[in-house]
Amino acid sequence: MNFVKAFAPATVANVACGFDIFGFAVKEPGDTVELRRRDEPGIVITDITGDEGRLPRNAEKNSVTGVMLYLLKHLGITDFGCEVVLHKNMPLGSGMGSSAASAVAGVVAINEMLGKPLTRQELLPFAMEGERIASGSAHADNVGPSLLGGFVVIRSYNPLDIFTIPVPGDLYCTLVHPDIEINTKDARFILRNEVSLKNTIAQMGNVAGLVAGLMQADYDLISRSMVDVIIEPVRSILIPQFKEVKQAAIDHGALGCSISGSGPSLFALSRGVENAQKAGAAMKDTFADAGIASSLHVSSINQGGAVVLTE
Ligand SMILES: Nc1ncnc2c1ncn2[C@@H]1O[C@H](COP(=O)(O)OP(=O)(O)OP(=O)(O)O)[C@@H](O)[C@H]1O
Ligand SMILES: N[C@@H](CCO)C(=O)O
Repeated sequence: MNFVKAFAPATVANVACGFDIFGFAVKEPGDTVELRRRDEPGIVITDITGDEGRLPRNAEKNSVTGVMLYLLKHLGITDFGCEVVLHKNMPLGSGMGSSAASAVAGVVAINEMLGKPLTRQELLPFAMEGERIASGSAHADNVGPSLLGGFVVIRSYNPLDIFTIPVPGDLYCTLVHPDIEINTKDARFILRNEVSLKNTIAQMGNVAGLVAGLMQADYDLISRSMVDVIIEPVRSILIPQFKEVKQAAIDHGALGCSISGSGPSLFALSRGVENAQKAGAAMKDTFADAGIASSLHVSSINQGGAVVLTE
């Protein structure tokens, strides 16, 4: 195969109470990667669109190609060569899983070009290495859902144990990205290493409640469980108007609202697309009232994850 194009979607990681263990993909936006075989060995980035020249062109430093190098090394392939074009369709440091979408698109595309030696599940550890390149931490709550689709739970990192749970068909996500940038590395650095027993108990109750609420389509339980007493109180100080925007979402029909990934994007979950759109408009207006521009995406949960666009 001489040409492959793959798309990997944006994701919402943490989903309020599930720091590093919950994530789901949305339908759009997402990154697209094109791979073209070349005769000489080596992976070369020939173009990146949509990044305003900010992303590394060095294959080892970019998550889209870093994962390809890991995969080739794992498979013991030394004579493979391709040119890579990356189309970035989401902002960097957004909390929408930007680096993860590139990593997943990259690993899916090269696996396809090589004749699919690995399954989707087997590609996960390689996609996680892309997160290490981007933020120094190989978390799976963005790459997992971007690769596999659905609502992903990471039960354990060592050994890696990941599965998906069903969610109600009428569940919609509102994703609002204010025009500021927060690096995951910085947003992880400010977290405390110690957590009180009281907060651990509260968080465990909400984790259990959210899983049960999603699996039983119990919207009241989903709503009551979208509470993060550990991470959100620390990170929300990095996001101007956080409290006001969250309140606007809840006042306009959302079940709950929190930080998407490490921020600055906020996400809300709602029952039905109309509620999701109403919450989104209110969130956007609240940012605008404070002079902050933002972009808005409303989507159902993406059940399929990354796709190969051309054989
Ligand atoms: N292909 C890529 N796409 C995006 N960021 C990349 C890529 N390759 C390397 N990076 C680096 O990753 C960093 C951004 O990653 P970061 O995890 O902070 O943002 P994000 O993926 O949008 O956030 P989050 O994981 O919270 O959703 C930047 O320093 C950037 O240079
Ligand atoms: N779980 C990670 C996701 C980053 O998008 C974090 O919150 O740092």
